[in-house]
Amino acid sequence: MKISEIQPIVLTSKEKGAATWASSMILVKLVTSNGEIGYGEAVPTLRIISVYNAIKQVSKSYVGKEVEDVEKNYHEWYKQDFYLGRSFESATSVSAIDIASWDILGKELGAPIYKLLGGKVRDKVPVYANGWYKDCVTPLDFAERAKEVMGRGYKAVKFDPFGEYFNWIDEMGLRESEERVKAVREALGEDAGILIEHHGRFNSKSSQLVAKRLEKYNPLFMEEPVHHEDVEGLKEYRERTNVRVALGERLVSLKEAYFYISQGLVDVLQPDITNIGGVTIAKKVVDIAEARDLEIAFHNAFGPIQNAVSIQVSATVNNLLMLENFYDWFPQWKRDLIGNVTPVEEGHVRVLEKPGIGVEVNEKLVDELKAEPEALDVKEEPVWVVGGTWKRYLK
Ligand SMILES: O=C(O)[C@H](O)[C@@H](O)[C@H](O)[C@H](O)CO
Ligand SMILES: [Mg+2]
Repeated sequence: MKISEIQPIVLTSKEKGAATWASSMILVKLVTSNGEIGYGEAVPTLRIISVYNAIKQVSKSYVGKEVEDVEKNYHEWYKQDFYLGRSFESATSVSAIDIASWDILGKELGAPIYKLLGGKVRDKVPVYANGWYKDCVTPLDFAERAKEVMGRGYKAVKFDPFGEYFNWIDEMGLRESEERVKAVREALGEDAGILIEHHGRFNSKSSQLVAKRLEKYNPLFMEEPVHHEDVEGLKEYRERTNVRVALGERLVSLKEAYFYISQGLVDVLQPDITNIGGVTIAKKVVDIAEARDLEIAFHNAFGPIQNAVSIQVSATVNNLLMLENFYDWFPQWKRDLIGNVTPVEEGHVRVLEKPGIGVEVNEKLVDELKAEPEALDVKEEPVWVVGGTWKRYLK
């Protein structure tokens, strides 16, 4: 069936999420000539306006094409764009449209996406919690909140314990982050998964110091320990530390992912289906990672459509570690948007059996929350941290 229309829709509400970037969402609605509707989602962060506009541009390549030709359509845009491998905006646009295309493909065939990808290897996808530590500053704040999270049945938590340190870290910063991690480990016990998020904020020397201080708390992995583009720094980090490295949320193509996999720069790969190239490219990345015995933990930090498609794909991934999950810390409207059909139960999410990505979008709510794309304010606390954590507690 031919694609007749692609619409980017910005949703926002006064109710904020655990982080500024989580307070808006970019939905992509795809309509075919027989009136079938599919949904995708693109990455918001500080680029709402540019992503919104990029979707309009990428749509010019997709409208009029057969929606089922996901492979061909992706590669047509790859050929046309020239900058796709270097443009996050282009990558997230083509990814969102690809997800919406798979949603329609599933609906046409009456099958959830997992069935079109080789079937599921699990009925419930294990998830870890992120977004749970809003306003946590002291070690006690983190420990108490982490205990509440585990009380809900989660088996693993991710958090960024580095407060306002950026690029480099001094003794006080090392002590602060160590105390926070130590408090969480002591509160949760030895079996809990502790995932340390660095948000790519450090130079290599500083993140090596961090690794030496934190490895005794047995983190499951260290995420983005160095600045994203600092490949040399990452190599040095790999040579000089013994911790497991996770990364992948900023990868925008198959070949970029292949580089990190083939160079042995990562242990746990975190592709994001909303910017790696949709379902079409995510599946290839996962297969290459499996060949190198890497584990997969899809990055999943934005909205309920990303979450729904990530659950579908995760169901099929043999080498899955866990799926990231913000669901319990979404603003309520994000859960309402899909009728709250993907709750987390005992640290798992059930794989949905409905066709496509498995969820129905509440169109009435979409109309209510629809907004013009607007530039976000830039404040002292960067948008990529969980709100209220860009602080020190030692003076
Ligand atoms: O691993 C993660 O979930 C991410 O690093 C988030 O914490 C980011 O802040 C967000 O994706 C901003 O783009
Ligand atoms: Mg991250």
